[in-house]
Amino acid sequence: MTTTVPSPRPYLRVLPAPVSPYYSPSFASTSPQSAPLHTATMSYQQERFIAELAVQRASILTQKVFFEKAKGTVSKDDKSPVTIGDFGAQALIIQAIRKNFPNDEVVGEEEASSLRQDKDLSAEIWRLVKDIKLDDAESDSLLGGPLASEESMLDAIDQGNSPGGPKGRIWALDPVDGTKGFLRGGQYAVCLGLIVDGDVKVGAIGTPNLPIDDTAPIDSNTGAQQSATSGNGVLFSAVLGEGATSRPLTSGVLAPSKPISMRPVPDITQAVFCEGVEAAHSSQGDNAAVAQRLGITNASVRLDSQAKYCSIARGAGDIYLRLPVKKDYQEKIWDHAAGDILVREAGGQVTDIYGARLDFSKGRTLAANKGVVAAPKAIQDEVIGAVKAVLKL
Ligand SMILES: Nc1ncnc2c1ncn2[C@@H]1O[C@H](COP(=O)(O)O)[C@@H](OP(=O)(O)O)[C@H]1O
Ligand SMILES: [Mg+2]
Repeated sequence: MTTTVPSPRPYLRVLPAPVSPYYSPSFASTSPQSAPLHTATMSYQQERFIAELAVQRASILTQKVFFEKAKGTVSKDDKSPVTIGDFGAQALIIQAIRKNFPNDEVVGEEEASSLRQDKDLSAEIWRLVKDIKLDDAESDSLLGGPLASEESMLDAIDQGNSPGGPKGRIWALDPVDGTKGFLRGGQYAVCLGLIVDGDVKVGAIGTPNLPIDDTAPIDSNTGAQQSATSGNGVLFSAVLGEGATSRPLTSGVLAPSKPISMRPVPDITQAVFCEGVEAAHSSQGDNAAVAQRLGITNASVRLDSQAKYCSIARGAGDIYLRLPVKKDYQEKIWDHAAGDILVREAGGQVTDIYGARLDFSKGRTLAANKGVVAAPKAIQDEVIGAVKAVLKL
C-alpha cells in the first residue's frame, strides 16, 4: 500500500488489536464533510466503516426479534413474510446512511405503507427500535443515535424507495435477507451494498447465525438450534480492490477483522456447493444436475439468505448455484449486491447462468441477468459450462 494511512482519530473505535497478523482496522471520518480520506488505495473506507457499524446495530435488533416467539408477521403483496425485524432494521440502517451520506439514495426491500395502516404493529416496532443502540456511545452517535419518533422511523423506512439505476451513489439494503430462514430459526443476513454508477463498491453483511470461525465446516443444519448465548454471529465486509474480511458481530465497537478468501479447488469433484433452502427460489433439481455433471458427489449445503455468499467467500463452501425456477423472475439487487462484492473480493466470480457479470445498473432488479452462479475464478468457466449444458443454453 502506497498511501499514507491517516492517524487514528477519536471516533475510530475497534476492540484492541489481537496478536493476529491479520488485524486491519477500519478508518472513518466523523462526518462526510470532514477532510476526505479517499485516495487511490483508501477509497470507500468511511462507507465501509459506517456500513459495518450500521449492519452491526441492526443485527442487535434482528437477534432480539429472532429469539422472541411472536415475530409480528404480516403479509406483503407477494405473500412473503415480513417481520418487525425487517422494518426495524431498515429504519435503523437508513437513518445511519442519511446521517453520514445525506445525498445518497437507498433501494430498500421494505416500504412502510402497510405499517401506516397497522398502527398496533407500527407501535410495537417503535417500542423495539427506540431502545436499540450500540453499547459504545460514540459508535452509536456516529450512526445518528436513537431515531426521534415513530413517525421518523416510518419516514426512514420509506426512504428506501430509490428506483436505482446507472448513475450516482445508491445503497442496496436487505434488512433481513432470508426472511423464511429467519422465521424457521435458520440462517438469515442483514445486507447492505453501495453501488456507485452501477458498480458495487462496498458490501457489509451481518450473519448472526453463522459460526465465527471461518474454518468451521458448514452443513444444512448450520444455524439451527441457536440460543441467545450460543456466541455465533459474523460481520463480513468488502471494498472493491481492498479485499474481504470477517469479524465477530459485537454489540458495540467493531471487533478486529481478518481477511477472508475462497479456498482453492484443485479437484472440482470434491467441491461443496451451496443452494437455497426454498425450492421456489432456485431449481434444486437443476442445481443437482449441474453438480452431477461436474462430478460433485458431496450433498448440497442448503442455507437461506446471502449466508451462501459469505460461506463460499470464507472457504466454508466453494460454489453457489441459484438456477432460476421461473423464467420471468428478476432477481432483486438487495439480494445480491453485498454478496457479489464479498465473493469477488475473496477471489471469486459472480455471474448469471450465461456467465455474464451481475448488472446492478438496471434499477431495483437485475433485469439483465438470469440466476446466479458464484465460484472461485479458476473454476467459474467450468461451472458455467455445466450450467449451460444442463439448461441447454
Ligand atoms: N421466485 C424467486 N426466485 C428467486 N428468488 C426469489 C424468488 N422469490 C423470492 N426470492 C428472493 O429470495 C430471497 C431469499 O433468497 P434465498 O432463498 O437464497 O434465501 C428473498 O429475499 P427475502 O427473504 O429478503 O425476502 C426474495 O427476495
Ligand atoms: Mg432478500
